[in-house]
Amino acid sequence: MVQNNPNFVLMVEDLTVSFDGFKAVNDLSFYVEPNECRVIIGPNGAGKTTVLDLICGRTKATGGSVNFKGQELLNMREDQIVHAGVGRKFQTPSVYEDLTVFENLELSYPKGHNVFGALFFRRDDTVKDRIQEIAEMIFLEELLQEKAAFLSHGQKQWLEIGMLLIQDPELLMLDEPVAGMSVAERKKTAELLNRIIADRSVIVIEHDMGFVADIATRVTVLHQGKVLSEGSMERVQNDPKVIEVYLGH
Ligand SMILES: Nc1ncnc2c1ncn2[C@@H]1O[C@H](COP(=O)(O)OP(=O)(O)OP(=O)(O)O)[C@@H](O)[C@H]1O
Repeated sequence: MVQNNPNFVLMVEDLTVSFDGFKAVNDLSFYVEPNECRVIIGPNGAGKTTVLDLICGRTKATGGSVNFKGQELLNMREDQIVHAGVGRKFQTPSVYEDLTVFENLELSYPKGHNVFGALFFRRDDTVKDRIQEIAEMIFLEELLQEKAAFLSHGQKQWLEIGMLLIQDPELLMLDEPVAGMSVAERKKTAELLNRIIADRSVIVIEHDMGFVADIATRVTVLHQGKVLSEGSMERVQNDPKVIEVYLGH
């Protein structure tokens, strides 16, 4: 089914990847709207991480299309996809432990993509203001001068989200952002995600159903590389096909 709604930020159509004949993602289609938080759920091995790898160019697709604001991402390199406005956070935080929160954010601030942009980059007020704004959003405004090494696991995850946000992506993809977080940190992360979709779309892979209920605009259930069910949390939770896959194993 091909949909021609120009309002979609992301249109994934017939996406397929085959590893030695095994189709980890198999003719997958889904569509993401602006200001949407799409949560992808599904049993282990369903193909969730592979879908994000395909969208961000880390894994090359065997077939299909990933259209982001009119651009075909499958023909682009990973760095070009980032430049186009797609941010990706992996499961384990990768912040610079020896640098402060401020420095980590500063390092991620876009400096222009030519050599002059990098040469003439200065820590001016615009950058400082933006870092302050992001730090407030990710609950780290009191910790700007703290070395990242001293942050809790949850705070490191927020910092990494901040490092992506400072680049102002139109699509942000997060792989299990609350894994290993305390209940209080999960609540705050849900608050953060609900705030950031005011300006962009987010795709989240998640296993914690309580958290999914707190954040999802819509849920896509993957099974064996295909969409098993899609819709509101309530709808997919009550879908007999979903119940069968989750309880039948
Ligand atoms: N590079 C690869 N080479 C071969 N097989 C792969 C590769 N990447 C993923 N797979 C296989 O593709 C399938 C889907 O993997 P994927 O990691 O996307 O699942 P997932 O839904 O994210 O699972 P989990 O919830 O366990 O993280 C698995 O069977 C996995 O072993």
